[in-house]
Amino acid sequence: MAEKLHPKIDNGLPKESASFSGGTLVCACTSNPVKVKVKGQIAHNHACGCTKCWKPEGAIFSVVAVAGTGDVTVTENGDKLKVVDPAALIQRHACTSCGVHMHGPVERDHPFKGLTFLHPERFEEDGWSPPGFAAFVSSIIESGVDPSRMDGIRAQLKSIGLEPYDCLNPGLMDYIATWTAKKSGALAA
Ligand SMILES: N[C@@H](CCC(=O)N[C@@H](CS)C(=O)NCC(=O)O)C(=O)O
Ligand SMILES: [Zn+2]
Ligand SMILES: [Zn+2]
Repeated sequence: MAEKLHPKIDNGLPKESASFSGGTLVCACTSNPVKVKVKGQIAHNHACGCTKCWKPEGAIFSVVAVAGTGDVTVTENGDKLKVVDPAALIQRHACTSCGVHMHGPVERDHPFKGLTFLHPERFEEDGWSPPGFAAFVSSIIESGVDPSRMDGIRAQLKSIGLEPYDCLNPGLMDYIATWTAKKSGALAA
């Protein structure tokens, strides 16, 4: 039986539109929803299996992407937002009424500094770039998935076209290692 991974990937991946130029993320509140404007197309969209990323009800994975922090603005009801874990690298701002994570800037000295993590399924608009891989797949066990389901889940991800990784994909791991090597002097800055 197929596993319910996430509603945006279980029935075919969403289609990217070349004319998507950004949009508005909206939380799940029926009154006074939090709104966040994002300029331009998102990058590095992926399914994340970690326990910290927000997931819709019943989903095993989160769908999460990044935008430049300068392109992300809270436009409505920002007073409802609270940082989930101030000690975390990603400052996940969640709606205190409905629980949806609305934006997660990285401000610390880190390769991802200047990027904001967001959940594109909360866009009012279609056309955002679809997930391209699955990250932190083994971490779903930490949410209670029985290890015996892992082979099937990895096979299901592959059949959707999402290569399963247990940390990030090679492109992002190389990006992180390059930043670290430049900092240590192993590579010229
Ligand atoms: N196994 C851990 C992994 C958590 C983790 O490292 N998450 C990644 C992917 S979102 C990360 O970059 N976290 C940074 C943060 O949470 O601020 C869990 O599932 O809780
Ligand atoms: Zn809300
Ligand atoms: Zn995550």
